[in-house]
Amino acid sequence: MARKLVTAVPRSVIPVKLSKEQSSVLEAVSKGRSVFFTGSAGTGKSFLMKRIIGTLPPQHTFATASTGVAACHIGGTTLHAFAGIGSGRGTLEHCVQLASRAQVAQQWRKCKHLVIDEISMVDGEFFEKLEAVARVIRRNDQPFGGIQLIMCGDFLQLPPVTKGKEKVNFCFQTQAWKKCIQMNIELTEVRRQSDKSFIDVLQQIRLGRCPDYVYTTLRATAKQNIQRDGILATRLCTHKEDVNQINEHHLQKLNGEFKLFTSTDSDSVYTQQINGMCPVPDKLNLKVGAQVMLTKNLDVQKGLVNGARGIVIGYQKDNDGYPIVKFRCGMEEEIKPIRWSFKFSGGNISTRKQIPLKLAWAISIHKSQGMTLDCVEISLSRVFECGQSYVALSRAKCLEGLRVLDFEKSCVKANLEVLRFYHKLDLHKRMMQTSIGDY
Ligand SMILES: Nc1ncnc2c1ncn2[C@@H]1O[C@H](COP(=O)(O)OP(=O)(O)OP(=O)(O)O)[C@@H](O)[C@H]1O
Repeated sequence: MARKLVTAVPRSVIPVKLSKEQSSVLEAVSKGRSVFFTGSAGTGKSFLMKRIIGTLPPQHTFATASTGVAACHIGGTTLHAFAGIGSGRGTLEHCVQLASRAQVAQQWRKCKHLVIDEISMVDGEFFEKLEAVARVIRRNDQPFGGIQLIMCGDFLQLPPVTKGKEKVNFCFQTQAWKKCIQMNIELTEVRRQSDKSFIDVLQQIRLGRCPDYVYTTLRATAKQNIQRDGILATRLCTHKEDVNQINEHHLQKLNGEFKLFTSTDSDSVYTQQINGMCPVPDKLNLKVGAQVMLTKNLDVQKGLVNGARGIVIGYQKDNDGYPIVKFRCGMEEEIKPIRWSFKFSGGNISTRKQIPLKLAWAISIHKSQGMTLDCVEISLSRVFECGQSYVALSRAKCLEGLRVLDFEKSCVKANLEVLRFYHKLDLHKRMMQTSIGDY
């Protein structure tokens, strides 16, 4: 049978129109307001953020995110790398000292627009330090030293990482937040899923609720057979140690030769750091039959998007023997290396060229934040974080692509302080009788 084989290279994508509510955020940003926009999973926050970044002057705009993966998604750097104050756990004097290093201070002074994606995972104390450091280094007494803040995230998803039994400290609880944020906007149209009843189930979980119909709906998915054409469901794991173990185990079990694809990193000094940010490892070991996931949008129209699931069916005979992958959407593609760029502390730029694939028998829920996934299997029995179940479940595009194992009502947890914060936002919006159209 003739193969539908085309070479996957990123093609120019027809720009997708922003929704009315997304456009209002863009407008507020263009007026120079410091904004926080939020919304459920899949309401297009990161999508909008990328658009916003494209409209801001590149020399004065710093795109950051709380995690390496999220930063990579918007073509930016981690907030920690930008700030240059280490973990931020030292005294304010120490943080100022660190930020006074020539290269770091230069960035702080150049910055007029600071973008922060996945703000829910930024620690409140760290945020307060940044606000003070910005004023001191920029010698400007305005909030955040006069920098316009453009932040987004959903506090009902993953919280900041804490050590042991430390209390979670959210950004919205800080004085710095109250001082800096001029506008809170909530996106309400879910874009990832289209099935209204599934969206409703997810909304209940997001708010920490699990009425009987939600319980029954999710329990029923356990029996679903969601594999198709040899492409299995990806297991979302609560603990990252399980991820490598599962992927390694399944790869070993496959018959056939290993084929190693090693990345070309522009500066090997950064290889370890890049591993923490880049969705693909420096060493990618594959076999025919390996379950893989695309980590970059190659062709949105054809469904070759970040998170698309497939299976390695062979290697190209000529050239460098790049892998050929059969995707769930039916396409068979030769996957060629692609380049990622990373900015490090002090503005150093490093690149990685690698095949945009990763093993996909399993991924961690933390790494899945921000992704849209084709077919997922989730075991929630070891959930340890508020919002963790919601993040996992909301990665699925539809109920038919989801299998939830050992689901219990106790897996559903939302943080009370966060619920109060969202309640207040909602109340404020109603009291002011504003709608998104008024912004
Ligand atoms: N205006 C739009 N038109 C068409 N598709 C859109 C639009 N906005 C967002 N999307 C699509 O909706 C999906 C979800 O968007 P995105 O990942 O940005 O949501 P998110 O709010 O950041 O989700 P999460 O909170 O889970 O990270 C993506 O596939 C994105 O391309």
